[in-house]
Amino acid sequence: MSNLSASIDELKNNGCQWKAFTTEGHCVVLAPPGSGKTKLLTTRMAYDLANKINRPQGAACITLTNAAADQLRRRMERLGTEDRPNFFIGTVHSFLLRRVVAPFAHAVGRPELASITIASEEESQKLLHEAIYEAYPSADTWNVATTINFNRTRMASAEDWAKSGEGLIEAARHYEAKLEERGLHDFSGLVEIAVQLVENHQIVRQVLNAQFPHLYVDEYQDLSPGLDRVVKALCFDYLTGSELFAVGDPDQALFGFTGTRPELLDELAARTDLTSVELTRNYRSRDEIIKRANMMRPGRVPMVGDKPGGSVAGIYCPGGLPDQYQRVVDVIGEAHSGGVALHEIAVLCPTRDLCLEVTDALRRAGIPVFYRDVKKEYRPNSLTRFIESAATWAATGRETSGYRLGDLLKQWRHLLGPSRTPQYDRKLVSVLVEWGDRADEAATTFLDELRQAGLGDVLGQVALAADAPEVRKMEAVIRTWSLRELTQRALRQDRVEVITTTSSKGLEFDVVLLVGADNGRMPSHMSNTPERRAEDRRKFYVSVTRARDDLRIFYSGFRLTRWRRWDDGVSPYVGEIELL
Ligand SMILES: Nc1ncnc2c1ncn2[C@@H]1O[C@H](COP(=O)(O)OP(=O)(O)OP(=O)(O)O)[C@@H](O)[C@H]1O
Repeated sequence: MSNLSASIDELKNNGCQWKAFTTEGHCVVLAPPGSGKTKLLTTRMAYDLANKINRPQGAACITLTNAAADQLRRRMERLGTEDRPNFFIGTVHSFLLRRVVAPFAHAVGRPELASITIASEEESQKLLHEAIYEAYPSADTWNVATTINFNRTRMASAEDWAKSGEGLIEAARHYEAKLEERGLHDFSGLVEIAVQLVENHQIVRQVLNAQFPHLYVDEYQDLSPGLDRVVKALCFDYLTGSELFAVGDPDQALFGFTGTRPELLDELAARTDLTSVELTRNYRSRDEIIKRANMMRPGRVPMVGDKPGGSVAGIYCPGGLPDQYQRVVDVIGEAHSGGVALHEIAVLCPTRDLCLEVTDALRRAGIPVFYRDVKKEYRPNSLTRFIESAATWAATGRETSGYRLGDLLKQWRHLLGPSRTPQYDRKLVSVLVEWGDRADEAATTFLDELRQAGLGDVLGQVALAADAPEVRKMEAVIRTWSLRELTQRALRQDRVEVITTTSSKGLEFDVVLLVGADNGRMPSHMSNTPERRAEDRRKFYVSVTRARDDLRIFYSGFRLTRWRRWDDGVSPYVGEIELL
């Protein structure tokens, strides 16, 4: 039996999943953690591509982060989906750049958009802070920058901007002028252009509908209002209209503070021209964990589990954070000697600072640990992940790496886009095979050889303009590493993972240790609006639902800052799940 048939059979055993799988027309699935929304989305897409969508037509599947896109791609590969020119899986921003803005620039009389350059995050933040300083020298730049970013992501109306004050509007104008002077756009600017193109030009919608008669959207709750408008323009045009299959969970929305509107998903589900399905079975966690998670979802249909047992405990650490870290070390030791693999244990922290501290404490205790500090390191994206996967395959081969050569070649062709030829495949394979005996040589030499094999052409593509700067960062980070070291980092085997609560979304581990569950950290003392506190509460909920078997929550009831001790008690969410 093929993987696709086996996956379809599993969906048949779950009435709600089956309803969503067999729905004709638009469908939106509200799905709590671990309820199989990714499985449903990928199985449905693989089935549609194999049975309903005839070439040259295809499908587009969009999600928010590179990590999620990567996971979707891998799952599609496992389901045996063949690549085809009109089949897109990737982030929303890359979809807009590669499939909406660049190809239609000439057709809509805006040739300057054919090769737009996206500013790196560092570059756009630097320009924004300069603009604020020029327009608003006495302001608290952090708050002003946050508000400008928020308004731009939200595509705020003139009245909303007016509420923020003249100085802030001036700073935003300066910022946009700076981008323009340098021929750059940021992501909000890209979304705004895409909204104009799809809303104002029927030809754009018609061509996109012809190429992608089916649109699959993952993590709908985190779409910004502009992205929501793009999706609606493509799917709910009465003349054309791609069929929408969207999944998401309003309770896992974590980016409202950036200007997204989690309620857009509930609004979408309430439309009468689509079928809305709510999933309730959680396949990930044991019953005890599901019971606690349900306590944070009043008013929703409770999740039900299919695995008894599990354990949830609050651990009081009167000595503050150092005490919490020590207890974390002890618990990891117990779990590991009880048979849990280190990479099945995760330590979740509310901030980067706590991640750094706990990483340090674990290292001092001799526990192998993986923490990706995105401030100092490169970010995972389609290019850096491909390089890591290629390095891993080359150095360790199929068995250990977990990658198949065929999957790497698919990723390679996807990156090369229209310029792919069999010659590029041959060059990649020869680099990979040759490096089987060179794992102790410099990782940067491997990267150079990949460049010569075709990666250089990939990096020059407009469509990957936003991802390419991370490769330069990667090169700087791995300068002193051997290929083997890069591989060990990419494999993450036999290491405890330390991760922020925000980045833990979409991941799952046997044992989850949540540190810093103190008031002022969860919610953060910086969260000064009800919306921000609601978001912090959702981060706690997301963290709880990452655990399969065992969840431990560490708290002290106070916080120490450089200046004083804050006796603000334990996080209210610990009480909400009845651990206090
Ligand atoms: N009908 C089913 N039968 C058996 N296993 C299933 C079924 N549906 C989902 N699963 C399994 O449940 C686990 C969670 O599924 P999946 O990753 O798709 O959940 P999710 O809803 O995307 O989770 P999250 O939102 O927390 O990331 C996976 O191991 C998946 O294979």
